[in-house]
Amino acid sequence: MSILITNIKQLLQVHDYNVTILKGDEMKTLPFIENAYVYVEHDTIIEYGEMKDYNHIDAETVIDATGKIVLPSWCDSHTHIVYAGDRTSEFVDRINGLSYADIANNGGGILNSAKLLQNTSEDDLYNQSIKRLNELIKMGTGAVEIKTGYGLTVEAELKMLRVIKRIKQESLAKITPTLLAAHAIPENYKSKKEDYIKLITEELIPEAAKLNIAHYIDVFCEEGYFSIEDTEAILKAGQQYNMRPKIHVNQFNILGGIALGVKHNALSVDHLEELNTDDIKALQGSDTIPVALPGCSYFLSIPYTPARQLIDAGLPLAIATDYNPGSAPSGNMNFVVSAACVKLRMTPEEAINAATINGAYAMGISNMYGSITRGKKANLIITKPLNHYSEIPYAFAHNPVEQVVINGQLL
Ligand SMILES: N=CN[C@@H](CCC(=O)O)C(=O)O
Ligand SMILES: [Zn+2]
Repeated sequence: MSILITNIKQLLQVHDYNVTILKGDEMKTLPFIENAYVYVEHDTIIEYGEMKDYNHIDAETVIDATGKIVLPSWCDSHTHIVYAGDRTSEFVDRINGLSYADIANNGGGILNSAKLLQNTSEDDLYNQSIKRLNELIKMGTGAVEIKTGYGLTVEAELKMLRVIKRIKQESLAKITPTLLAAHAIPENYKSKKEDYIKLITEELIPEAAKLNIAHYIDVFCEEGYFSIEDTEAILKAGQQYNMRPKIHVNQFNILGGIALGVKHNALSVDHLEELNTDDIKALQGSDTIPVALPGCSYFLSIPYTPARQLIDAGLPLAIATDYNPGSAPSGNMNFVVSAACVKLRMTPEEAINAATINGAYAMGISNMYGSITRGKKANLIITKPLNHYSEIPYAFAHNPVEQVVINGQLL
């Protein structure tokens, strides 16, 4: 299987030497080649360059990309796409005046999704989830992190992990699984949270480790959910089984979760709609990448992550969809890239960097994904005819994607 794409108007995110992360001012540059070609064999990027230097290559499939842009597929580093049903009724409740917190306090929210998932068969859950993933692939996403967290019992969390494993085996997309058993406190543990934390640390994490699927451990560190102390206990338990932290922090309140994440060498700290200078200091000099989720801010009408403060402090930033039924029921990375420009005041270069190479870093896969580099995996977006890559975020809510190459296959 080989694919040659010729006459590309702009081939984006080209790095001759492998990059794995872009920080601060580095994010301002998006290297690209005008009038370019790229050649893929099996699942690997083999060659690329300017058309003027192109020497005939005998490829099985040749695509003339005149007027079109080619870039690495989106790397969506934060999703909850394995869920059952939907929460449209809560959406209407919020329009009518209830807050996300009011709904959660009334037993809705995450607990609502957990009830639905517990009563859904493994096959049904797989079918609902793979359908979502296939839609994302068509919209240009080639690598996706998927969290558990709608099981909230040992049995249902393991069911989620098995569904994620099946998706990972059967999809062409690169899947990064994360264990998020500490997503909410189940109804029957409301007055004995310590027991649920024990269940996670002493039963669930060891059982999950046996399945050898999740290499990341997540906690919703937030008022009304898991405190700093709870979070630390769960992260430590995960680390004993080689699960690296990747955590939900600072969505509604600043509890000190960012510094805690850095202390435990978290791969990423996600949300950060609330942020203070101590948080920024904690991130400086660390290997932990902050991840902004503008779709969640949009849908819940909460503040947007102060991306400028983070990038201007020399930090890296990734952007992701947070696709889930409660706070962000959309997995469209094209929208996220646009919202990053419009609402987070990121330039198109910064937003595309945040959604490709830095998104890959936030999943621990940027050595193989996220840029056009010889030897990296062939996950590519071929756009519709566009004048410039800035049109991707500019024409918000349009679909810029015409075709995708995923794991070396043209869809
Ligand atoms: N904040 C925690 N978890 C999800 C929302 C989960 C839900 O409402 O179902 C998030 O990242 O936004
Ligand atoms: Zn989330």
